[in-house]
Amino acid sequence: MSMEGAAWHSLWSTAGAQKDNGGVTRQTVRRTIAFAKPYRARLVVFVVFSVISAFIAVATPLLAGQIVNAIVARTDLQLIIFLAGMIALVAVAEAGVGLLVRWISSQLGEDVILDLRKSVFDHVQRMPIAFFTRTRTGALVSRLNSDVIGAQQAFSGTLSGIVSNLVTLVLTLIVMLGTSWQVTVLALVLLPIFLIPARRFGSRIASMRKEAANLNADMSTQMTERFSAPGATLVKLFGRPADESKEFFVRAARVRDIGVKSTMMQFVFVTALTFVSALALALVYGLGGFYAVRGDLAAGDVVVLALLLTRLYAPLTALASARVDLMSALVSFARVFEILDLKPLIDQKPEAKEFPTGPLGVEFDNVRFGYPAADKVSLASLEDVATLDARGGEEVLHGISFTAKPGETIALVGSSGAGKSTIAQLLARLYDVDSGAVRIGGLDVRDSTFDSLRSALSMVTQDGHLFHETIRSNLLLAKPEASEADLWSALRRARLESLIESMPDGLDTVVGERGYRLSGGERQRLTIARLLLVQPAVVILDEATAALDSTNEAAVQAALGEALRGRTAIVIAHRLSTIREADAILVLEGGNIVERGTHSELLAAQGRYAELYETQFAQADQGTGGASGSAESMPAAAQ
Ligand SMILES: Nc1ncnc2c1ncn2[C@@H]1O[C@H](COP(=O)(O)OP(=O)(O)OP(=O)(O)O)[C@@H](O)[C@H]1O
Repeated sequence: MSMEGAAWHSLWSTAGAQKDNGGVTRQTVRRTIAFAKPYRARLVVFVVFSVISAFIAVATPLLAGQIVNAIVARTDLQLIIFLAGMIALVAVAEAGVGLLVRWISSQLGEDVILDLRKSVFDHVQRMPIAFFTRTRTGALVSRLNSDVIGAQQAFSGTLSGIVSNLVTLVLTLIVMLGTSWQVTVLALVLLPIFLIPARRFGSRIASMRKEAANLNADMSTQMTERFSAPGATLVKLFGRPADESKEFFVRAARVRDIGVKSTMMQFVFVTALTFVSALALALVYGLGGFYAVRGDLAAGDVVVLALLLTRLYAPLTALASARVDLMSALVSFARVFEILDLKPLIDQKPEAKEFPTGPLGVEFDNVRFGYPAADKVSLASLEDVATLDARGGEEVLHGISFTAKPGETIALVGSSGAGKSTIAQLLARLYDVDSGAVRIGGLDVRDSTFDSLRSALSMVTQDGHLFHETIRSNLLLAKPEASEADLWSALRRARLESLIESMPDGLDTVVGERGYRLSGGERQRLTIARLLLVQPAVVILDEATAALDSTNEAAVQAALGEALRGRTAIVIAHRLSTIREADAILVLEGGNIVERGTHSELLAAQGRYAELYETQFAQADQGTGGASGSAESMPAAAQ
């Protein structure tokens, strides 16, 4: 197998399923080169200084040879002092140029990393929600970290190494051959003894590093999933911590083994290099000495050859593994490109428009929709599977049509899986419809700008996700320009003012991941405050199914009253009070609207709604005499 073949083999054996979608192709190489284009000028400066550095490197042995010749001839003391001074000067120049080359190459590498990070981050942000529901967070984070760093290596490490080593090697060989081709050729005879295992070692080490990188990615996935508050709760309630530990330990232990093995291999490699170059040195001194005694070679030339030889093996070794290094870097590039190539399914059209101002109605016009299959939205390597599932895409909404006039409230009820949340997600354009249209204020959401959609529509979800940041920054997310007075006004209307005031840090209190330090009701009120800051014309509300204590319940109801007032609302309803007050109730079953009307109309119709009411709700209603009490609830997700 050729060296390139060996490198590929070792990479593929660990990269596994990468072959289909993350493989290094000619296209990857071309794109990587295109990626380097903005840095062309700096690359040229870098190559120029690398060449200068290589020239300086051969100057010292040559000057040392001259000194030895002068000493042997016992002639000119001044010349010896001059040459020694030159050697000192060359040393200064070598250090200076060396620093400069390092500086240029590290700047180049860091700039590449910055560019790549920014483009990957921006691109991932544009991905549709379907992508995030499928991707393993840890795998994605590791792609942003380790692969981007791997790609950087291509520039700062591998590329600079190849250029300067190649120049040094060629120059050193030219000077050596010019000094004595016989001694040089003989010294090089030993080379294969060293280079053959060097190639093997290089690719083996690269493949072990790759395996370690994959294991590290797995560990970070496991940690991000298990160490989040909900993940940790799940492990405590249902999981087996011992099994989790074992799984983690097996991977960590393998990383340790790889660490020890690759360090040892590197050490053996360096020892072998030192040994072979020591043998070659013996040859140079022996054969060079022989020629010198015979008068065919000056004593100084023997010194030149010996000194140059010590500078020959290091670049040779580096070049022996350069291809493997380059391949690893290209694999990293390929993995980064793989993410950049994912098309954001939901994008803003160039001619996108803004929604009209003022109250807005909502219209679903014969909407059909199926969730996209995995292979449309994700990458196998990010889901931890070999190939993506092409199945799916079955229709879950079969021609949904309804209208909510500006200011109206529409309640969605129906069995679990009937399609209520799907309707909410289509309205928020988290997915695009397959056919038909979703319109807000008469404008198709697909023709609107993202900014305008964000200010026209807000969603209050059941779990009210909050970032692990201060209450203030969680609120400002909705309206960055909001004043202090705006924030407090929203909090007052969301019935949170006194709670936040009583906290020692007030608005600067940090709420834990998913807002875990707040109660369910408080969390939901904070998301309502967020909504009140945006003042959207349209509200989507997923009512909490969980029963809250009466104080919390009353506060949430009051906050919701504020949130819905004067706005068009689509509510996935669980409370009878909401359902009663809705302008229309849509009863969904299996992706169809099977009934529509008001509470009394639907009860009179004695259909599916009446059935849901009887089985799920009548008892609760009896308790309150049918009044719209705040604690009564009707599970919209009736089984
Ligand atoms: N991300 C998804 N990918 C694929 N299918 C999905 C996805 N989310 C929901 N579905 C499917 O779409 C159908 C409608 O689900 P939806 O969540 O809209 O129901 P729902 O009425 O809101 O139910 P619930 O009251 O239980 O939340 C179900 O068959 C469900 O399995």
